[in-house]
Amino acid sequence: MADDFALPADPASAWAAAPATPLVSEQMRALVTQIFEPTATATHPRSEDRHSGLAQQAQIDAPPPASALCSAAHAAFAAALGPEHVRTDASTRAAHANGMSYLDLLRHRLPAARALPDAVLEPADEGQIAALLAVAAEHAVAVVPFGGGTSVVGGVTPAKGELRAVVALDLARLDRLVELDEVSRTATLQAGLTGPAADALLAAHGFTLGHVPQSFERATIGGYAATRSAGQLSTGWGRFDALVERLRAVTPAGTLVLGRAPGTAAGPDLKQLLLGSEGAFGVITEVTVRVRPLPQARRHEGWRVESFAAGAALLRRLAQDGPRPDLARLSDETETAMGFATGGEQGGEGCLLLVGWEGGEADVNGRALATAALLQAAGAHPLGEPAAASWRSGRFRAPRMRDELIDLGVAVETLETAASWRDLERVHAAVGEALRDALGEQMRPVVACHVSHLYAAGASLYFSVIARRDPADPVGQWQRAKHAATDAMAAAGATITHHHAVGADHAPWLAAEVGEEGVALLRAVKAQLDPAGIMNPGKLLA
Ligand SMILES: Cc1cc2nc3c(=O)[nH]c(=O)nc-3n(C[C@H](O)[C@H](O)[C@H](O)COP(=O)(O)OP(=O)(O)OC[C@H]3O[C@@H](n4cnc5c(N)ncnc54)[C@H](O)[C@@H]3O)c2cc1C
Repeated sequence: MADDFALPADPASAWAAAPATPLVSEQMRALVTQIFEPTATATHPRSEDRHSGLAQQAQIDAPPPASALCSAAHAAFAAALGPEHVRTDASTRAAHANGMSYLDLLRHRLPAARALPDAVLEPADEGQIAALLAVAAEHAVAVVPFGGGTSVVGGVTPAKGELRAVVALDLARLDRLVELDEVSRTATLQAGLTGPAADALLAAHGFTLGHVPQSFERATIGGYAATRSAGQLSTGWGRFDALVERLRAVTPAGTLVLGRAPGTAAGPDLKQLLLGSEGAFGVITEVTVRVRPLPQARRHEGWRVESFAAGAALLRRLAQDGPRPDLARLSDETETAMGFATGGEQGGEGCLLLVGWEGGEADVNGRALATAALLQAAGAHPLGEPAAASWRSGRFRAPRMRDELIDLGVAVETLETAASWRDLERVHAAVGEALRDALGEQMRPVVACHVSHLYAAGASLYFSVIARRDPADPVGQWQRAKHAATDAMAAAGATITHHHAVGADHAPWLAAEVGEEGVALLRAVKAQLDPAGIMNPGKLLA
């Protein structure tokens, strides 16, 4: 069953191509206009770039600032990589200027607010990466590792801090399956492979990684590792960091090879220092991950439960006592009513619960039957496979829909956290309230939420926010809302991020998460691995 991890057949859902017809239906457009009565419209016409139909036009209208890379650094990079792999043309620089948060999408529409890297470097191997890091340190050039560029926390923003210039390090040429160990069921994948490319290489041998974040089509193996990504099957198959057995990273201080055996007592697990390091310590070049045989069977089902609290209690039971689902997703009352999970196809009362299993035939059937019995006994109402099918078919469309909604004049963004089962509902309420208060009633904010990753001790909460956009200060409007939401998470004892990572946007809250001593420890690691401070300044550590 390899097809699930291939690009969706619907070309409109692929970020690489403009949709032939708008993804936001006429009906939804009318609803958005009716609810939000937007006064702002697109600040600038859009055209395609490598991200998602963003405003390259902005770059065409306003000539980009000249590259600040000095000729000596340019020549040294060219000697290390070959001149054709040191790109300073405007469109390549523009395509590496931002990630994909709402503010990034807005900045694509506001030419003056957009910073470009001074060059884009395209290394092919570890030797070239080591060489270019040495050149960067010598010439005081900041280096931003760039995978798929899908960061939603400012992780790939080309900031140079105190340095003279900044380059994006595009890892797309590191695109090989280095080794598949079928006996141990591990695969060594290079960092620049995208999700679909990695899964296609594995599927040829009957295996899958099965890591499917919503950004699957573009995000890369290195990006997954550097951000501790979580995919849609993470409840059963494990988040990306939990799948990693070994990794290699080139840092300015040298190359690290971490992880020798599936279990060890040889001191603290240093792999964990690179997982989630967000390019601030070095460049992850290769990751050895656990893989699975392609699933023989897949079953995804929808259920309706009476409330978010009732659904959360059921998910807790499944997570703690089993049978554990591979996919679990519970929409709150607002998300259910708006039909967010199913692209507007399945609205309704109560809360939508999706559960799914993938693997061997007997295992899938056994867990599905046992779960159905448990849910039915608890009063849940079966909706069958169609509810889950409409979620599956629409799950990669959201990125492009955001562009279209922004054009309609609304603010639209997502944010996420995780908390213990005991605190989950309190955090759900506190973050929702913080967002609604910060945006203000006059902006008619709609805050919807779902649970999508289960642990024995708790679960993640993923919030979607839509509001009327403030035409006078759209950036400040969202920054205030995001600030309030992150403060609420920290105050409620939840994490500041479950899987989007820290980047630049969450860095001011890192001390609230790990304490001042924890931040000092990370700074010491950075000083050891990156003494000149060239690696992704301002990300992870403010
Ligand atoms: C629409 C949308 C949906 C998303 N859904 C999910 C989801 O379901 N689950 C999830 O976990 N995330 C999700 N994200 C967030 C994002 O896709 C993840 O953080 C992803 O792991 C980033 O991968 P990337 O290759 O795009 O990394 P990039 O965006 O290129 O980089 C992210 C960070 O990692 C660093 N980095 C990248 N590659 C390397 C490397 N080889 N070595 C060192 N540092 C590196 C960068 O410098 C940056 O700090 C979503 C994003 C969008 C836009």
